[in-house]
Amino acid sequence: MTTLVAENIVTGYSKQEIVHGVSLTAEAGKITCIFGPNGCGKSTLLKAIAGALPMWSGSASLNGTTLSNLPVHDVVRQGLVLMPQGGGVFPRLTVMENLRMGGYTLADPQLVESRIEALIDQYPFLARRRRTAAGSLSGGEQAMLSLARTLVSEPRFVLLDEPSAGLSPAMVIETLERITGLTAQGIGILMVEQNIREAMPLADKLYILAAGEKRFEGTPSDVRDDRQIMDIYMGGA
Ligand SMILES: Nc1ncnc2c1ncn2[C@@H]1O[C@H](COP(=O)(O)OP(=O)(O)OP(=O)(O)O)[C@@H](O)[C@H]1O
Repeated sequence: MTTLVAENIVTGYSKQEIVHGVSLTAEAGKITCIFGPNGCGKSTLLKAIAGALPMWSGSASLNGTTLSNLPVHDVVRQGLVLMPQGGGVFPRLTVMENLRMGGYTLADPQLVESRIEALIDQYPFLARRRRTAAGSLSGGEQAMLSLARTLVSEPRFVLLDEPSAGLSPAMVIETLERITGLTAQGIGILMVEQNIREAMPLADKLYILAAGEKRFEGTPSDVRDDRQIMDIYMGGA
């Protein structure tokens, strides 16, 4: 079973330390959520694990293989992909061009095309929009495009940074259902979410971060049993 392990991660920007030694474990086929107040370092932690930001100290590994300070493309080759906040679609590129970007670590262009076609079968609206500029898709469609693009490299683990942010209530539900569907394929999900009410019921395990430190680790029922944590961090969800 694929396990993502992060140990004592310290990182930040310039000389400003933001994440002060956070450890976590996430399993394949499960949803692990990170909650916490705005600006507490959730995105920064995901970026360090995914290789998008240097780790100052600490380590991350996937199934025992180190990811620490590998460049992003090597982390992707190891099977871990980050979907950044806002999805990170390239608005001037077409839907197909965006999807091909998801296969940039693969040497075989035909393999990329066949994987994209398989994904388009699962996200049928993309078939009608192949040559549409991604920037002209609706917010919900862009979210689906980002998710599909994330899957082109067939990751074993996906890091999602607020995948439901800015979406309509119906799209929040569809996005979270799709994410749950990925776990049925054995993909591990590590997800930062502000939408606690919708995300908590899906989580197998959750972490609460505050001011760059881990404040809580447990199952959703553990957190519901902790009145103090519920009141301070969960908005009574
Ligand atoms: N590129 C950057 N350069 C400098 N500081 C940054 C940068 N990105 C984020 N920060 C700062 O790091 C801190 C943590 O930001 P981060 O985005 O990790 O928080 P977050 O918990 O994900 O917040 P939110 O829930 O609002 O997205 C904030 O004070 C933020 O201003």
